[in-house]
Amino acid sequence: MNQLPISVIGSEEGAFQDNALSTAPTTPEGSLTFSPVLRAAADGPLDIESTSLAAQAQSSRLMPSALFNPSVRHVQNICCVGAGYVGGPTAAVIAYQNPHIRVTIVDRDERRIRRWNSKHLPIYEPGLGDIVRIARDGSRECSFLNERSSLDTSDGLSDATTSSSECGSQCEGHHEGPTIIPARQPNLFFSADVARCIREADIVLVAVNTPTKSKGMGAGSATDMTAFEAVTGVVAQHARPGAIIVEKSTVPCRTAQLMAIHRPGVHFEILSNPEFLAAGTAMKDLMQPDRVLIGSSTTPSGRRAAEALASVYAAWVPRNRIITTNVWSSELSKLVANSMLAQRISSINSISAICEKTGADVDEVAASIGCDPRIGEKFLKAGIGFGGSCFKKDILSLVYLAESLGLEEVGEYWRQVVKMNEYQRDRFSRRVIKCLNNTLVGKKITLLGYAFKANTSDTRESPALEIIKTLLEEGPREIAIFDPCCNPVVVQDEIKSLLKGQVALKSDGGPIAVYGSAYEACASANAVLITTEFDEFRNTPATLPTLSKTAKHLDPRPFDRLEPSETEILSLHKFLLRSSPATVHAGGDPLQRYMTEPACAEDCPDCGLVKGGYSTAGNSDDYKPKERLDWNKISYHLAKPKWVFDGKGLIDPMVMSKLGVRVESVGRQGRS
Ligand SMILES: NC(=O)C1=CN([C@@H]2O[C@H](COP(=O)(O)OP(=O)(O)OC[C@H]3O[C@@H](n4cnc5c(N)ncnc54)[C@H](O)[C@@H]3O)[C@@H](O)[C@H]2O)C=CC1
Ligand SMILES: O=C(O)[C@H]1O[C@H](OP(=O)(O)OP(=O)(O)OC[C@H]2O[C@@H](n3ccc(=O)[nH]c3=O)[C@H](O)[C@@H]2O)[C@H](O)[C@@H](O)[C@@H]1O
Repeated sequence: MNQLPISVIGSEEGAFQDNALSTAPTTPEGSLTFSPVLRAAADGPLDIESTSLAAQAQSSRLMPSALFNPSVRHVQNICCVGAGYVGGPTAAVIAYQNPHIRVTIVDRDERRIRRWNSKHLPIYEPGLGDIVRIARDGSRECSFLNERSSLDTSDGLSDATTSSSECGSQCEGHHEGPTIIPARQPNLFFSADVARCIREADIVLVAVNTPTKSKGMGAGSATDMTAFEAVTGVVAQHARPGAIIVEKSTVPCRTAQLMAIHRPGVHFEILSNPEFLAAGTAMKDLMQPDRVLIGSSTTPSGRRAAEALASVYAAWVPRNRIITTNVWSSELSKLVANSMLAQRISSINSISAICEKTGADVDEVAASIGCDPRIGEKFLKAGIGFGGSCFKKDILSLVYLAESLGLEEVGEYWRQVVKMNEYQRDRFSRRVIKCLNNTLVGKKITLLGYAFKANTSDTRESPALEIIKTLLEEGPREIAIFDPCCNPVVVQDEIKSLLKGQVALKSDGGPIAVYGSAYEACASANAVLITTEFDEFRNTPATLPTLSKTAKHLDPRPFDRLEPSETEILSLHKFLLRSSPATVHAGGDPLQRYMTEPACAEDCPDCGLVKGGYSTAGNSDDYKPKERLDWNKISYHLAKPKWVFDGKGLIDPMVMSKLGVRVESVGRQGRS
């Protein structure tokens, strides 16, 4: 493997220092920069690196476009510290799209690493398993006909056989006949040996948790930088001179400056590269990001570091979506993005309270205002308030920043977004209790949904848990929980640790029971609460897959190139999965590309769970959206009077009233 050019130790110009010209542009050609300083620099001469890139690229399967750009700096080894919801998927996609780069994800949590190295990935994200299998395990050589499948011309949904194409003018110039995808070597690794992997890396991504401080100065709003600082300590000790350090974690503005990595005589460039993925859509967000934001210092060395990181993303992200700014703008942009999104939710939730008192319908209001392109339709769904590990903590971090800058009014303005969120959630719990005659004693309450949002098993800061705490105080006979995506065993363990000190679980003599079936959870309930927006919980029929040929359903073939990109291969993989009966492609491998997954040890605890009938989050065989609930069946078995409290706007109350069920919905007038 080629070695990186050796940096000049002790120089202020450490990052990827070699024969680089000091005027190298930060901003990759064609990308956006919002920094006047960087914009001015973008006109400077290019920085040419003479490495055996071409030879290396020849031996790898893909030749990312970035490799053809002689100005791009050469990255061979990336280490991502933190194998969580951000570090795992992000680094996996980087590895998938850059087969010539060795990517190692490290974590101090050995259990997490064991699961990443197994078929039981530690987190559930739709599509993550497909990416990990190729990058971590390597792939076999396979081939396909570079022609559109015959039935794609009818509905694109029922068969994947190929025939002479009818692609007509669209396909002019494409390569016909079989396309061979060569075998691929593994380039994604997981390890608990943090120091060693940092030592080997050209780029170190830091993606550790940055929660809110729970004690000491700034408790309740400032960011707890303990984990981040611990990693910077290891980096200072072990990283090779010239390595680029990247803040992937969400951190307070000016962290890069305050956390400057100290090793006497050695300079490390620190970049900010915040992540904007959302749980449940992480793979799509990573594969087709709206933007990749890179903040760097405005020194020549800072700009070269930004260029090196941009070259990694440029393997699959169009250059005009890679945005460069100064470090502080980048750090602050992440906090502001989350705060503004959360602010929209709090705004519409505040309006939902008015709707409940007036007879206006919040969904109608949201749809009406959302038609105005200046407002837009997204993030206007009223509910029980936002959850998740980041919105609250990032707003509070912004509040702390404002307050510590003496901007009390600014801090108070943003704090109100969090207050409104809590008000909304508590209002919902109070409404339930009030409708049930102000007492839950002897009653069974069922919660449908425990994750903080749909299509994820992530339960951090889930509004459901706070609602459970409030309900518990009313002494109910039972609080039943069902979530289609969360493992019941994991939920029970989590509740036990979150409610420590209380006798909470049924198994310990408490009222909380976690079910693997919605019907069992709802049987004889006095009220059903919908607390996560899973489509399964809707009481209207699922819309049939559209037969119109949206781009999503079209066969992506024929490809223009002899060697299609990984993104193109993935789109073909998905098309074949969608269009073929499951039996034909057992194992979810229509291209027959996968290697056998790593075998588990005899005593693998996750295999034990699977044998016990529970899914372990992670691979593509796990959670799949299930059929809609049969509300006829549920309502039949509810205790009278039959109540449903819709915290997520999923239920049509008219349909329910025919079943004799009273519905109270957020943002609609009810009986309370
Ligand atoms: N979860 C999400 O959807 C998003 C999170 N973020 C940000 O990304 C960062 C990471 O978030 P998550 O991935 O959700 O956190 P996480 O808690 O899932 O993962 C963090 C990982 O870092 C590891 N870690 C902590 N200290 C370590 C150390 N000293 N050495 C090695 N490993 C260490 C932990 O064991 C854990 O596995 C946070 O700053 C968060 O605000 C940003 C965008 C989206
Ligand atoms: O920094 C982060 O962690 C991430 O936070 C959010 O992503 P996430 O929290 O995973 O999910 P969202 O889709 O934003 O939903 C957050 C919460 O808001 C709620 N929500 C969302 C949208 C809406 O209209 N109404 C509403 O109540 C959801 O139910 C959920 O509880 C942002 O959307 C991401 O861009 C960001 O990277």
